[in-house]
Amino acid sequence: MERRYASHPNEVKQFDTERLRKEFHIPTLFTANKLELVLTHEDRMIIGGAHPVNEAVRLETDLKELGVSFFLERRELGIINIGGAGSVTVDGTVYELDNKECLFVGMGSKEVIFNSKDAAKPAKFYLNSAPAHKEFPTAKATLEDSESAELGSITNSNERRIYRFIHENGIQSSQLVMGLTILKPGNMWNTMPAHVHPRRMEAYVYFDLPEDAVVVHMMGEPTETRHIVMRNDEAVISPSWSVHSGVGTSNYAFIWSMAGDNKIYSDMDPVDMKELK
Ligand SMILES: O=C[C@H](O)[C@@H](O)CC(=O)C(=O)O
Ligand SMILES: [Zn+2]
Repeated sequence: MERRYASHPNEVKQFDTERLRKEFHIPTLFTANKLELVLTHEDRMIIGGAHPVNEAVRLETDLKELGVSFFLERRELGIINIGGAGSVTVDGTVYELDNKECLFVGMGSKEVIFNSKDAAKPAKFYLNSAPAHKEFPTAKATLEDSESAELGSITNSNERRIYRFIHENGIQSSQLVMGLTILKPGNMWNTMPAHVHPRRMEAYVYFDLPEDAVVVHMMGEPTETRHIVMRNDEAVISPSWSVHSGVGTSNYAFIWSMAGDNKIYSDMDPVDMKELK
């Protein structure tokens, strides 16, 4: 598991492109038959991917990094499949997970195994794990079961549908909040007007992008924005003090996930558009 440290805005505004990417950009989530994990010290979120192709992949890591005897002893896990159909087996119970379906795995679960249904169309399980203090039941949600809403408008090039899976009024967790947003064709902007939420960090993974498309992701304090160029299936860490917004060269989808002091999805401090620099 790769370790990333937490950051201070006064330091980050000095970073060049290479350093910004080294600290915040996660280029590799899906490697055949492997588990990829990045532990950020921003709220101790783990961001990763399991990509079983012709072999099962297990949720395991160097436990010294977590100081426990099994991965989810003091943690919970959110999973969204962004590839072909697959399954997640939690302590012997099999949960089928199709594209854009979500599984929350509660604290205390001992064995988590990822499988694909068809090696020609392998699953891509995007993973977010946050520390937990209380056990909540493992639960699955589909796009249809989730709380969803239309956001944006065609005149702002940001018509999109948001699906909230794990949050205050959805699947219950200790602190993990997770869902996804799908932009309609011809719409390129997400999360503008931008916001911050000093009460929790956030991670985005951009997916369903054509191979030659990019998303120009914006981060930084509202008056010190920087950009990170993102390609398909790449993630980015947003510290609590940073905006997180982007514009693509085509439409796309993205998963957002947060960990911190509350699970209230709408707890955001909007940035005054006149202040953005
Ligand atoms: O704090 C919440 C997050 O930044 C995202 O949910 C924003 C988002 O999905 C969107 O604008 O489409
Ligand atoms: Zn946010």
